[in-house]
Amino acid sequence: MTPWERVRQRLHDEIGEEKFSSWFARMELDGLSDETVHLSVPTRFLKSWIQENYLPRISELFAEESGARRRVDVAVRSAVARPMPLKASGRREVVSERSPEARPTRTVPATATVMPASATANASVNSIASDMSSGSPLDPRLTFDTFVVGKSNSLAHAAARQVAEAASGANPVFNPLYLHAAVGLGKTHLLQAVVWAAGQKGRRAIYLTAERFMYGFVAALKTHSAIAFKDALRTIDTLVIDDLQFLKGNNLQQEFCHTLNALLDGGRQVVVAADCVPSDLEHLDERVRSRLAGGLVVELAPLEEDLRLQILKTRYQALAEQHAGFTVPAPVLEFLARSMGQSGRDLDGALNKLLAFNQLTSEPVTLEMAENAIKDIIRPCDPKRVRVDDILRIVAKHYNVSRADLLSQRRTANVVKPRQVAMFLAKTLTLRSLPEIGRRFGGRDHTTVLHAVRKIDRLLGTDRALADEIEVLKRAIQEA
Ligand SMILES: Nc1ncnc2c1ncn2[C@@H]1O[C@H](COP(=O)(O)OP(=O)(O)OP(=O)(O)O)[C@@H](O)[C@H]1O
Repeated sequence: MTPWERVRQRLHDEIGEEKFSSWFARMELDGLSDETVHLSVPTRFLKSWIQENYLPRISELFAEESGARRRVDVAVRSAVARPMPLKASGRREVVSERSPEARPTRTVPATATVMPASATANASVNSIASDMSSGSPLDPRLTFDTFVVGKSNSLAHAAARQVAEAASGANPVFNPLYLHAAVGLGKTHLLQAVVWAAGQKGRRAIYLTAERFMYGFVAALKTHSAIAFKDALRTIDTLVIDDLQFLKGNNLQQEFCHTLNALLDGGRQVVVAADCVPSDLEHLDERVRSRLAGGLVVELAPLEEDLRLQILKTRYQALAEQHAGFTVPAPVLEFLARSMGQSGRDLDGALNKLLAFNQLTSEPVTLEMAENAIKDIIRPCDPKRVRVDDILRIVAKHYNVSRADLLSQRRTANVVKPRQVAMFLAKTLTLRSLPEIGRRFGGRDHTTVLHAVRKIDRLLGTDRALADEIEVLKRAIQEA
């Protein structure tokens, strides 16, 4: 394990899985110098939360694991400059949030709200919207033009395009449009593309991360402008919400529910992205989940090798335009497409590494150099995201019981064993916590899940037949 992996592991052990997966699962190590550890997270909200609550601890853990004390710098990934063509209009000069030495000046839109000229006169919407949007900047590079389409994302892309290109005032066809995928597969890219394109069609579109929605609402409550806030949200044409899995808290949930209902009932377009299907958003009210599931739900699957290669080629072209002399031969791009994980972020990381090596050492990019440069970031393909629903379905079928049996309170042996096996698989194949699994298994207590997991774990050591059964089930679930 690298020092970074050990730091993550220790953090995980200290704060538990639920907190870790909410706050740290998407924190990445971007670089390490003698003085500084550069970390990045996808949103400002995560950044400020981690800075306020965990910076000293992360720094301590790093010192213990690497033997050297360093400053910890947390950056927001969406603000990281990447080599993509700038297409959008209405920009102003700003600076990315990276450390000063790495700060390229670039152009991004002033706010996350894209509005037609006529709408900019609407002062109340504007002020609330600019308040709201200050935490969710749009990246001008995330447009349909820069989104590469392949097998794994063609349906999501087509649906997003159709939604974005509908004429102002037209009745939405897919409403809400709900996109879900594991990390780095292009959800944010598609959502922001929708906002850009909808704005170009003359629609008032706003992009908010769930955290920004929560922050905006809490801030509005504090300044007694909650009604204006709600009104402003409800007067937009297209509401785009990213990372819905982070929406937590009863009041906020209710507010989101009202906003969603008001927009959908008013024929406004809503587009949402999350890391799971609506039914897995367990902290959300059942009515919200069913409303979200009632439009079009589309998954973005892991990027296939061909698609990875196409993305690498586009990224490389843009990099080569900015850095004269940076040449990556085709076999190296093919090697990267084969060896990197299935997320778009890994591809960016690999090319940036080649560029850094090339610029710092003047060594030309060859296969050998590339192998050496990216050896620490090569990962076997990201494990497939497993769903509790698939586990229930496959285990029930295997043991010839019904899904309802597994969720029921029945205690007959022919149901207890499959239920315990299913709980064990849910714990070992997903990132769900014990209480979450308990809720998915008919509202059971987490201690019941723990008992089942321990029992099956113990039996695996002695019961060969059970071990084989579990292997077969695991394979079937992974392939589901
Ligand atoms: N099909 C694609 N074409 C071009 N770039 C892509 C594509 N898919 C992903 N990417 C790039 O990969 C990176 C990660 O994508 P994005 O941020 O949209 O992922 P995400 O699904 O929102 O992940 P997360 O859940 O972590 O927020 C971005 O730089 C994005 O531009």
